[in-house]
Amino acid sequence: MSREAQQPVDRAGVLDSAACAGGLKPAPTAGGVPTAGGASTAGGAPTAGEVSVGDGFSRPADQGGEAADPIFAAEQAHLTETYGKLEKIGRDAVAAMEAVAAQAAEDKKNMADELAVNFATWDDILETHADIVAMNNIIEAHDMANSVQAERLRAVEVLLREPYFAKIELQFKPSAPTKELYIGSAGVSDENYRRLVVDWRSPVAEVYYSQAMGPVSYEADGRVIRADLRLRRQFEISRDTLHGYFDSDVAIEDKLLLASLSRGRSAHMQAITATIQKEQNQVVRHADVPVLQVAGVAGSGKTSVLMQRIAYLFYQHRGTLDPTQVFLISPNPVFGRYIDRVLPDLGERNPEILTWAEFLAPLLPAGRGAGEGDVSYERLQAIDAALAGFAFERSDFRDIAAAGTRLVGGDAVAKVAAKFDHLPAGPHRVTLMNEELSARLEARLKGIAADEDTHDEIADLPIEEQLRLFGETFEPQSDEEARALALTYVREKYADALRQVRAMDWLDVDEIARRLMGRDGLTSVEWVYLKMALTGLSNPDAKYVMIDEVQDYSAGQLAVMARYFRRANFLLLGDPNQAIAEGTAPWGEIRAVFEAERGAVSACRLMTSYRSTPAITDLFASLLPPGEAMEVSSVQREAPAPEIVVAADADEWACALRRVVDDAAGTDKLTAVIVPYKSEARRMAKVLGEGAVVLGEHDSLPDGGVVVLPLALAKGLEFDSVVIADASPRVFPVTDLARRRLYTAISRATRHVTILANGELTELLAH
Ligand SMILES: Nc1ncnc2c1ncn2[C@@H]1O[C@H](COP(=O)(O)OP(=O)(O)OP(=O)(O)O)[C@@H](O)[C@H]1O
Repeated sequence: MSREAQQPVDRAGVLDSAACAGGLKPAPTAGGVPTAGGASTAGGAPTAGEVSVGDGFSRPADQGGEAADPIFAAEQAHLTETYGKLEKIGRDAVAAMEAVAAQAAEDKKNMADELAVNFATWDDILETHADIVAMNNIIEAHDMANSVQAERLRAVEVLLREPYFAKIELQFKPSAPTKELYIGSAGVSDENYRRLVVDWRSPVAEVYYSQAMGPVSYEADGRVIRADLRLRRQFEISRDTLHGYFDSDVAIEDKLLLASLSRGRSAHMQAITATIQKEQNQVVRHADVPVLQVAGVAGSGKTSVLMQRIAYLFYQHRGTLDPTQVFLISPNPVFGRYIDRVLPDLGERNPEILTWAEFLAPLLPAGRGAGEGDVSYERLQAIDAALAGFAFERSDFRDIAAAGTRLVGGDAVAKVAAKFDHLPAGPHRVTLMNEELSARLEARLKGIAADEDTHDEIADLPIEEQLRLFGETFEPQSDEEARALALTYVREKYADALRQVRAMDWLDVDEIARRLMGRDGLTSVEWVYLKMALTGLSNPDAKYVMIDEVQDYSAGQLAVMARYFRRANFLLLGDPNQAIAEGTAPWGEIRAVFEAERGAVSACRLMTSYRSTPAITDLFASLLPPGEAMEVSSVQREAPAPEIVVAADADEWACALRRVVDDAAGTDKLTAVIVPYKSEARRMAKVLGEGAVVLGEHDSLPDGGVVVLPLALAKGLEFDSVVIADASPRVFPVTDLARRRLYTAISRATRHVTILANGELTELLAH
C-alpha cells in the first residue's frame, strides 16, 4: 500500500536567484549555482544523492593536530586573546556600573541634605528650582554613564557566546598594509578605542555579505569606499574555542551556511547573522523606503531576514528608534513565540509582536471580535466615497455616560457638532469636536468634585479605600483641598467617560454606517476603516511595520493597516503560493493597495530555499504553477525520501497513521501531523490517543514529540518531520487553493514527509 514519491519533478528554467527592484546598489554575482534540474547547492554542497565527504572547514583533527596548521593555531591564539579582553571589558563595565550606582546614591544623599527647599520669596523659588535642575542633571549624567556601560555589557554578553564568525582583510590603498577586521553579532572596542569586533551591521561588514573577493565597495557616511577584499575567512567558534575555519577564495562557497543548515531545526528560530546570503542581505540592508514587498519561496528565509532587518534598523537608528515603534504582524501566536528569542539573542529588544486579531482588538468596541477578514478594497473605497457628501445628524451621537450618570448628553454633542457645521464630517471636524467635548466633560467632573454630596460620598468610603485614593483619610482643611481630593475620586469613578472621549465613542459608528451605506452588519474591517475615516484614528508613532505571511490577508485588512500606521515604513514578506485561505489578496493586489495608500512600492524576490532536503523541496516545488522555479540550498542529510501511503479504507488509514506517529514518538525529533482545520485536529487526536498533543494557539512548540495542528497554526513554522494526515481529494481537490495548502503543508518539513491518504490520493500529487 505504500509507494515512494516520484521525483525529481519536471520544472522549468531557474529564475534569477534574487532581484530587488530599486533601493540597493547592484552587488557582484555569487550565491548558489543551479544544477540542471533547477536544484542547486550553496557553496558547491553535494546535491541530492551525493555523499558528503567533509564540509571544507579546516579543523585541527583534519590537519593531524593544531600544530600542523599555523593558521589554525594563530586564529585560536587570537580568539583566546579576544575572549580574555571581552571578559575584562565585561568585568570593567559591571565595576563601572557599580561605581556609578554608588556615586549616584552618595550624590543623591548629599544633594538631598543640602537641598534647602524654600518657597518664601520669588528669588528663593528660583534658587530652589536651580538646585533641583542641577540635581536632576547629575542624576541624568549617572543614568547616561550607566546606559553606555549597559550597552557595552549587552554587546559583551552576546559576544561571549561566539566572539565573531568571520574575518575579512581589506586593502584600501595598493601600497598600504591590509586591515584585518573580525565580524561578530555585536561590536565592541577595547580601552584604546581599537575595534576588537566589528558589528555585522556596520557599513564595512557589508563586503562580507556580498560574497565576492577582490574589488569591493561599501557606503559609509554617504561616501562610497572602495577596497580590495584579500581574505574572507569564516569560523566555527563556541565561546573561546575555535572548531574550524574556512577561507572562501571562491565566491560561491559558503561552508558556514552548509554547516549551519546541517545542524537542523530547533524549537525556537535562530538568528542567521553569520550566514545571511547575498540576496537576503539586499533585503536586510535595503534602503529605507515607504513599502518593500518581498516575495520568497517556502523556506527562503523571509522570516529570518525580517528578524535580521529589525536588528539592522535598531543599529542604524540607535538612540532614535524604540522597539515600541516597530510592529511585527505575525500569522498566529505560536509563530510569535517561535521567533521571540531571535532579537534578544542578538542583544536587541523585541518589537511589538501582534496577530491580526491582537492588532484589531483595541480598536474595536468591547465585545466585538475580529470576525471575518475577507473584505475587498473596493468596499472600503465605497466608504470613503459615501463619506464625501455625509452630514451628521443627532442620531449619530451617543451620550457620554459612566457609573449610571449621563455626563454629556447626545443633544449636547449634536450642539457641538453644529458649531463646526462649516467643516465636512471627517477627522478635522471630529478632532475639534472632541477637544470641546473633552473640555465639557472636564468642567462637568470639576462640578461634581465641588459638590458637597460628593464630599459626603467620599467621607462614607471605607478607610482603606480613602487611603488607597489619597494616601491619607479624607479630612480636607479647606474647600480647595476638598475639591482637589474629590477630583481624584471623580476621575476614577467616571474613568470610563474619559475613555469614551479619548476613543471618540460618542460617535455611533454603527448608526452612521447604517445611514451611510444603507445596510447593517459591518464587518470589523469595515467598522475600523469607517472609524478611521471619521476620526483619523491611527498610530502616528509607529516607524516600521513588518507583515509576515502577507499573502494571508485580504486587501481590506491590508488597507486598514496601511492607513492606521500612517507614518510607518512597511516591509511585506510573503509567498503567493502559500495563500491558504479564500478571499486573500493576490500578490499584485497587495502591491496595488499599498501603492494607493502609500505611494511607490519597492520589490525583492528570494528564490533559493534553505529549509528542506532536496527531495522534499522537489516534492513541494512540483506543486508550483508551471514556470515558477526555485533553487535549493541544502546539505546532504541522510534523510529518507518522502513517503506516500494510500490506505484502502478508514481502518487501514487509521492504522497507518498510528504506525507513523508511534514511530515518530520514539525519537527526539519534532513531528507535526498537519490537518486542514482546527476541528479536524481534535478528531485526529482521538484516532491517535495519547501519542499526540493537539497544539493550540496558546502553546509553544515543544523540542520533540508529536503535535497535531491545523495548517493555519503551522504557518511559518518548521518541523523535522511532517505527516499530512489525509491527502485525499476530499481534503485536497484539484483547485488552486488546495494546491497552495498542500505546498504550504509539505514545505514545513526539514527532513521527512509522510503523506497519508484515506481511500484515494489527491490528483495534485498524481504524477
Ligand atoms: N542564510 C541562512 N543561513 C542559515 N539558515 C538559513 C538561512 N536562510 C534561511 N535559513 C533557514 O531556513 C529555514 C527557513 O527560513 P525561514 O523560516 O526564515 O523561511 P521563510 O521564507 O520564512 O519560510 P516559509 O515562508 O516557508 O515559512 C530556517 O530554518 C532558517 O534558519
